[in-house]
Amino acid sequence: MPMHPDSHDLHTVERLRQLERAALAVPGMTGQELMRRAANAALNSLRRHWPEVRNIVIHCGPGNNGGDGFLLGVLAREAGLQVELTALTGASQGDAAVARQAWVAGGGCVQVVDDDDTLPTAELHVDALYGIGLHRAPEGKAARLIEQINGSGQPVVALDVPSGLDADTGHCAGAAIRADVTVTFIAGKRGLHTGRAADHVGVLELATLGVPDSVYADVAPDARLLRAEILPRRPRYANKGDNGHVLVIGGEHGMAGAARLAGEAALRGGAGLVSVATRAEHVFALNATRPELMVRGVDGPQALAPMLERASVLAVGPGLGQAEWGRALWLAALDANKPLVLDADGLNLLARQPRRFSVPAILTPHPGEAARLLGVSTSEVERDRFAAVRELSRRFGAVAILKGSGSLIADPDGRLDVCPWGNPGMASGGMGDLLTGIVAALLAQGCSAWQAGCLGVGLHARAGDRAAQHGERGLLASDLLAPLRALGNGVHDGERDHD
Ligand SMILES: NC(=O)C1=CN([C@@H]2O[C@H](COP(=O)(O)OP(=O)(O)OC[C@H]3O[C@@H](n4cnc5c(N)ncnc54)[C@H](O)[C@@H]3O)[C@@H](O)[C@H]2O)[C@@H](O)CC1
Ligand SMILES: [K+]
Repeated sequence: MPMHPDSHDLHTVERLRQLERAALAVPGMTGQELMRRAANAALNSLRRHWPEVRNIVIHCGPGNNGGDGFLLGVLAREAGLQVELTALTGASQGDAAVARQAWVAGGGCVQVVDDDDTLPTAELHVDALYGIGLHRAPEGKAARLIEQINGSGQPVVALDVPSGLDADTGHCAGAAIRADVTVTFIAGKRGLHTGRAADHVGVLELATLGVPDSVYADVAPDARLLRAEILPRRPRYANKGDNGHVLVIGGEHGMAGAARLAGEAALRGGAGLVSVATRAEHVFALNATRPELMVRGVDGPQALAPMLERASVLAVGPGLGQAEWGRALWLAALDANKPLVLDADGLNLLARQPRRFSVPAILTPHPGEAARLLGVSTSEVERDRFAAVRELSRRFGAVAILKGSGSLIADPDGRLDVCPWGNPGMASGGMGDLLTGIVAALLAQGCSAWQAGCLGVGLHARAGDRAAQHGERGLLASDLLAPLRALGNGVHDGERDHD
């Protein structure tokens, strides 16, 4: 059955090339025709976003992305705009050369960029420097031009990909365009949705260029964007025993807050019962401030054993520490062979004592923890977040959630989802503890590890966005608890969440 081009489908560059080849095999479809349609889509977007703009500068690179730029020049001039055009090279090849010729034949000038050029002035810049063919950091005059465009203070429209951003990974090895709008062609690219992408892409629009559905049928996407979902409905006759019992293990001396937040998030995520095993000194405070939590002081594995027995899902790591107390509880928890979520020091201990899980398990590292688990540097993780999260999942036999802008969720079968929500206000203490609690609650309510990971990440990020409507700076993890409950139940408070 033909697969429809779905804006939630995300492809690698390799698969985009396959799609391009298949599109070019469609009768009547040529490289020039696709390029013309790409230019037309970009012009429509530009005029929709900036109807007042009268003069633009288009910056063209050496490949077909530059070709899109030349044809945009032709169409924009026909539409009555004043167009200046710069090119990184004195000549172009293939389809781009034909497009360049069309621009010149219509009387257009090409200003070949020189080392000491100043940026032409315009109301808007179009970035047609590099698309999916970028294979290293822009250098020399290309890097300088990118910095000049970014520094111009004028709006920027990127064609296909903001130049300098790796369409495969979302990594920037050097200078990269910060676009206001990116019009991407044919299909979604996974690198536009994670890592550094959020600071470069701006508003993202997909133009499929009239490529027929049949072309998409043979090329499976590599990843998918999460969709907004609510929690599974529960029967009216449910009792608390039906909704699972989460045990949070954490809260070393001075770290009660982490265990409390994870526990509270598990309650708000719908777990039937939530226990907390922590240091004895925290028991009174936690019981007094959140009486729904069943808090016990444990001094070691023996005291933990009956709690492990009663729990259906374990959330191991919030504020746990890596000293003898934490390590002994961690070991006892893993040996209990119950479905579990590992976070924070639960992951750091796993890095020191790796094992593969035979129970449903979810790991929720940030890039630093992921690096420790994989034995690489944090920058290596960030260079290819997709590869890192897949390797974590494969190596540990668990669903892995790689946190950060555009969180990724992977399972050992190779499935990979990308979270389109969240904001920098969520880069603050306690946010990870919340995610741990939510995901544990979903596991406890009968979700598979994969479902719990995807649903939990989505709810957490959307709750963060809703809470940030009052400002990103100063956002507290506990601000997310009320929106989390509302979103999980499909309750809207008058605002629409983007899907
Ligand atoms: N082929 C097709 O079917 C279509 C292609 N389209 C456009 O074509 C683009 C892909 O074109 P290309 O494959 O030509 O690739 P690009 O135009 O993205 O860039 C490739 C060119 O840049 C050079 N290059 C890459 N990184 C560099 C660096 N860091 N420093 C200096 N030079 C560097 C390469 O050697 C090559 O000459 C897409 O992103 C899209 O914009 C669109 O026209 C739609 C249809
Ligand atoms: K570009």
